[in-house]
Amino acid sequence: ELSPAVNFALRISFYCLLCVVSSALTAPVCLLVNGGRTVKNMRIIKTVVKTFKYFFGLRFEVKGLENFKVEGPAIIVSNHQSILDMMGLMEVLPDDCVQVGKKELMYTGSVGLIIYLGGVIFINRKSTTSAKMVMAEVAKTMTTENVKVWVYPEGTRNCTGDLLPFKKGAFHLAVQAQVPVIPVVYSSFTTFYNPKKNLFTSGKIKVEVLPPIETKGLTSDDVSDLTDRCFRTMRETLFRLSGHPSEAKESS
Ligand SMILES: CCCCCCCC/C=C\CCCCCCCC(=O)SCCNC(=O)CCNC(=O)[C@H](O)C(C)(C)COP(=O)(O)OP(=O)(O)OC[C@H]1O[C@@H](n2cnc3c(N)ncnc32)[C@H](O)[C@@H]1OP(=O)(O)O
Ligand SMILES: CCCCCCCC/C=C\CCCCCCCC(=O)OC[C@@H](O)COP(=O)(O)O
Repeated sequence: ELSPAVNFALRISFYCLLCVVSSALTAPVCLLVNGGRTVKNMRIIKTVVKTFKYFFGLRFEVKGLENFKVEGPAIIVSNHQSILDMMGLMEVLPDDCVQVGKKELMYTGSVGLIIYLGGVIFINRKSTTSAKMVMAEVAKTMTTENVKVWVYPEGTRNCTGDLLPFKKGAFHLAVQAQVPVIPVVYSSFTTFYNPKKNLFTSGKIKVEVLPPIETKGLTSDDVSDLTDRCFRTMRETLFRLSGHPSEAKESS
């Protein structure tokens, strides 16, 4: 019998190795098929990543995929619990959708390369001014290039079973581009994944794509309200999907 700590470390190491090796093998395919950095590579990356769940005994139960079928661009916002989220992301990712990621991800070797090739938009979280500039540029290009943008509005991983307060960048982006916000909620991983307790077993993840929230006619004055509304809807959904009262819910 391996100790829980060793078992956990092995499983996480295996996940990272899988990512590194698959990226190294997939990057040349992306280059050969699509020639360089483009959102079209996401289809290839998605196909590869969707096989990962079988190695870890993870199952996804997805509802509401029809809510992605809006005409034209949209901002997709979802909760962010762990590095394992890449599996859940690829499970539902619609075509022509890029993600916003921290620029540090560029320096993860082959994983950084595959993320770059997939068209991920890199922001410097330590500089609000430069992050805002990058996102304003994205607001312009998403309409001309007809792409959706996936943002984790918590801005960092959070595996507590609750949501962190939302950053406003995603909602400014939606209002600037006058495109709908589509919330996606993943049930809490806490029953099968908890790094603090060295827990990483098989498990089921419920995913719900919620109806789009329109932003037509909203201005920058409405961004705070839009953010709050989205936060409340997603938090309710998170608790409903996770099927157990979170600590934060009990204490508030
Ligand atoms: C083949 C095998 C492959 C295997 C390997 C797998 C490969 C998979 C491939 C591909 C998947 C790739 C997956 C990538 C995943 C990456 C995940 C991450 O990295 S998550 C971290 C980074 N993401 C974010 O942080 C976004 C969310 N953040 C924001 O949007 C923030 O708002 C940000 C950075 C823009 C600013 O953050 P602030 O910390 O300064 O906080 P604030 O409160 O939001 O803003 C400060 C003030 O600025 C205003 N503001 C913000 N944005 C604005 C804007 N655009 N225009 C005007 N004002 C704005 C706000 O209203 C606020 O002002 P007032 O408090 O309201 O007065
Ligand atoms: C040759 C160089 C070798 C470098 C080795 C790097 C190994 C990296 C291996 C696997 C990483 C797989 C996960 C892929 C994507 C993870 C995206 C992610 O979840 O990033 C975290 C970020 O959202 C939030 O950051 P923080 O919670 O603020 O921190």
